[in-house]
Amino acid sequence: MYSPEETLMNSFLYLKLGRRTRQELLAVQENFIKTFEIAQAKNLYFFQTTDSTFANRNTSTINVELIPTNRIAISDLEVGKVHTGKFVLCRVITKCVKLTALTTVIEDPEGDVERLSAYNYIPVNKIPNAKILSVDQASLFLPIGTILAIQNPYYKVGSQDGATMIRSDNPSEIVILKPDDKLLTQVGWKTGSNSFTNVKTETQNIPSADSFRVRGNEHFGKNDFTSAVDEYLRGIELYPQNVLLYANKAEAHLRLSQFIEALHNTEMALKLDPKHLKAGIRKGKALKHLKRYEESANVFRDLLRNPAIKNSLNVKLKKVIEEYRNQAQMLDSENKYGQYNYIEIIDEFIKKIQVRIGTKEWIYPGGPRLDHADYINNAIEIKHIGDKGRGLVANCDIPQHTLLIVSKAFEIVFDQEVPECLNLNFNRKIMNDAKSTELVTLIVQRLRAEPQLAQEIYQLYAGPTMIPGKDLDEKTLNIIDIERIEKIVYYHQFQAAYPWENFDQKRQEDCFESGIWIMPSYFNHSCVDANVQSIYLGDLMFVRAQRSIRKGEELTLAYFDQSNSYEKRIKLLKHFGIKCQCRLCKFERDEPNRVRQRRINIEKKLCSEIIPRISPRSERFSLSSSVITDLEGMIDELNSLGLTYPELEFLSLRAKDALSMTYFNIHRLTESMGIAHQLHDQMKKRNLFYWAYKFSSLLTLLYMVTRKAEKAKVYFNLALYEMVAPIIGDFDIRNSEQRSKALSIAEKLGMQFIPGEMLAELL
Ligand SMILES: C[S@@+](CC[C@H](N)C(=O)[O-])C[C@H]1O[C@@H](n2cnc3c(N)ncnc32)[C@H](O)[C@@H]1O
Repeated sequence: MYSPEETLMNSFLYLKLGRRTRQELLAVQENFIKTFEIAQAKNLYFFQTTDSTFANRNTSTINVELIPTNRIAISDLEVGKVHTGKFVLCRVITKCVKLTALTTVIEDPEGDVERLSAYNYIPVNKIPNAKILSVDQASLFLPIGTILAIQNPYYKVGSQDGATMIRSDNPSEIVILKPDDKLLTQVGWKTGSNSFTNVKTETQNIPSADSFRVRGNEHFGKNDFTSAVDEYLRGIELYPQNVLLYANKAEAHLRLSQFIEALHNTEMALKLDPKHLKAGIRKGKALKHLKRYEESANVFRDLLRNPAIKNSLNVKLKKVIEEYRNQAQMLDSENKYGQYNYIEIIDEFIKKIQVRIGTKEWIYPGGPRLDHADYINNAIEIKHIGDKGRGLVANCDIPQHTLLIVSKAFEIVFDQEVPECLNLNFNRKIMNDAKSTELVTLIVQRLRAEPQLAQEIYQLYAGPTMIPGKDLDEKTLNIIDIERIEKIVYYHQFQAAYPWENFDQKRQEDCFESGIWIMPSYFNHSCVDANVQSIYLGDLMFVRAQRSIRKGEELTLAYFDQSNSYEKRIKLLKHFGIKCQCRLCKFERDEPNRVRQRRINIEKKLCSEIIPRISPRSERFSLSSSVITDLEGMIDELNSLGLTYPELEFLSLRAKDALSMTYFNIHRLTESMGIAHQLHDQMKKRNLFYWAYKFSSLLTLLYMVTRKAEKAKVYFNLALYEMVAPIIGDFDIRNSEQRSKALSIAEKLGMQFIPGEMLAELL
């Protein structure tokens, strides 16, 4: 159904401008291409809007049989309608431009023309070094002359220019027809020739298998793995007995993280040549990524028995196989026991991210996607939890800091992988950032390549109106359901941030990585009563018990920073449709308006007036005693508001934190220390390790400055534990081996609060 605004806009704008003529449309597209190229040459980013996403469609995708009776001519399309069960037969007549959608102009057999906007057709981050595709790059996806059948076409008025267009959100509904398709013999074209000479047809002169391999390798060399796959596939269609084409295609799939396809292609290659070494290695790798660790280790073990390898004919291959065999075996045990080598993981992460810190560019084209196994502790299970739907529950007592889940992102978009732009979705009155749009596209493309994965992704919650994926039948699982995918991204998009000083992104720019992690998606939310916490390293999410958890207790995660004010939390909870039952939400819901308003005013004053005066980097920084008077007054007022939960809320904590820092800066160290102790105890009691670490590190510094070395050591050890335990789990700080491991991690991630010369004393 359409909103009244949509209906009005559709009819009004259509009446106003209507469908454009061929000449107008070609001129518009030419102009669009020119403007785009100029903007691109100047390195300008596009701020663009999309007026609605799939929310308009009330029919689910159906596969349309491509027979003449189901064809609809452009002139018969009705504005504002999804023509379910129909398809538009057409050919591409201009070059393409890729903004959010891939846009081009098409012509149907009657000679009518229309603009086509194909959404989710190209993921940005799978095309290396090309956040914005050039017109030529984009046009490779739908070259001029390509014949298309656009199934279930949605005809609409574009919100920006008020002219008509065909919009397709689902790439599997755009079918590319071969020139010899039977349908084309049944339909005559009024314009141009019927032979589609623009499309490369290689029927007269059939190329050799090797020419496909060479062309595929050329694409591969340019990191364009999608085109490489296409090329190898075309070769395989003609030469299904060619081992090399399968083996190379497998590697291209590995690079695209399409592991099911990779495995399938290695198996085809090995069927033709069971001793093919590279196919064997790729099979082991694919199995590893599919979390079939034991099988993967067996493949590598067998490879090492291969006489060619045994006799060290190929030293390099032998090394690779040994490396992977060790890794697969380690992964197998990691997966069983959740033992990870954190130093190795952090090193890999830093190696992949380091250039980013300086210049915001990756060293690795794949960003910091890490190569480690998933893990799910068998102490947790998915259960139904009343009106919350499903959730995770402890099936035995779980000690604090226990590793519960290590999950590799199903898909992730790193900050610099997309241009900085926003999509306005007027229908849902929300703003999609470019990352969520890109996430949808990545998931769509992944499911197109590996439809089997729909099983796990479609199981996720997709809002109150959608049937849970568990009950979906085979047929539904086999379609790309854009609406479901969009909703899954809406409800499950985690935003990763790194809290450590060396990676404090907020300090550099307000940016996060966005991703979908399957198993952690089953945690329900709690603000202050959450009992698990997550930490991100690259595309890996580690979830640990924040405190000890009893058998039968539900495990909950704070979906957002619990230090947000009530008003902000309410907004975020609304996004998820949650009425949170944590202690703080319950208190704050019952508070009189007068108290609430007073607190809003205090928060405003603290953020806009006080903090800038006490932040050394701020222009308004000044160490005057009036700040102290203001802060003390603020804290008194917060106390007098009669809050029954001072230990739970963060506003008085922030004010006290500011006061403690101010005392420190003006050398009233005893007072500073008094507050820091109070705050540290409070945060420790709440198991908020990151906050506790903040105060234990301040206390270390205070004791160092006041020359109380023994006390300083105690707090230094506490700070070290509070920073590192959430990453590696519980450890004994008195054990010298464990302590030096923790120190090494702290150093890598940025434990920079102690000046170098003081640090030597503490160690
Ligand atoms: C990421 S999913 C969590 C798993 C979900 N419960 C399921 O059945 O798959 C988020 C959705 O779970 C529900 N949910 C999460 N936390 C909740 C809470 N504290 N109270 C009620 N519903 C909650 C909401 O519907 C929310 O949009």
